[in-house]
Amino acid sequence: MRLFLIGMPGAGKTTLGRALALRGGLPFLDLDEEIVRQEQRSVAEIFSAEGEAYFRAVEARLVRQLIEQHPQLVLATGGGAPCFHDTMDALLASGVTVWLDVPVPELVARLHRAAAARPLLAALPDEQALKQRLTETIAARRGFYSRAALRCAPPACTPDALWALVQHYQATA
Ligand SMILES: Nc1ncnc2c1ncn2[C@@H]1O[C@H](COP(=O)(O)OP(=O)(O)OP(=O)(O)O)[C@@H](O)[C@H]1O
Ligand SMILES: O=C(O)C1=C[C@@H](O)[C@@H](O)[C@H](O)C1
Ligand SMILES: [Mg+2]
Repeated sequence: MRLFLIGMPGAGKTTLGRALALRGGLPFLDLDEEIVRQEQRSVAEIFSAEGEAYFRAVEARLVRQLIEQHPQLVLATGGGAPCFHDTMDALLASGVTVWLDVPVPELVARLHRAAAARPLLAALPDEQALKQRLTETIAARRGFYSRAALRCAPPACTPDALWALVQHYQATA
């Protein structure tokens, strides 16, 4: 089985993805980490040196490579990955997609300290600006994220609960 976690920065894709992979005995990969490994530089460095379009092209190519290479996989995607280059179609066609739908105030609380390392959230003056940026970004992405087969929102979205949801989905799909 391939399991794809999608959602906004701070939604918990990496954290929950690792826990789910352990729970299910599946390999875990993080798309951002794979990009960093391939490019030998951080996401922030790629954005500032090459621009977003370059990052999106690398991201779209790599996600398809990882799908081909791994029939068994939990993949934490990048926050924007499903929204460019028809990648949501590729994910839907090759595994179980889960949208971690975390409300903006919870995202703000989680990201407040970590925003500087995230290029699209860096350089925002205050919490209000972060909140506004996240609200606008979700509005632009909802049409992609909402195509996921499963949706999971806190506080119900624990590793055990999500694993049970995936098992049920597979048994009935
Ligand atoms: N269920 C949760 N409850 C509270 N905090 C959480 C939860 N899941 C993750 N976090 C915290 O929120 C922050 C973001 O989590 P994580 O890095 O897993 O998100 P992400 O979706 O992978 O983000 P990105 O798209 O930036 O990679 C981390 O500090 C993490 O510890
Ligand atoms: O939401 C986004 O567009 C991004 C999220 C991160 O996972 C990284 O992929 C990058 O910072 C872009
Ligand atoms: Mg992550």
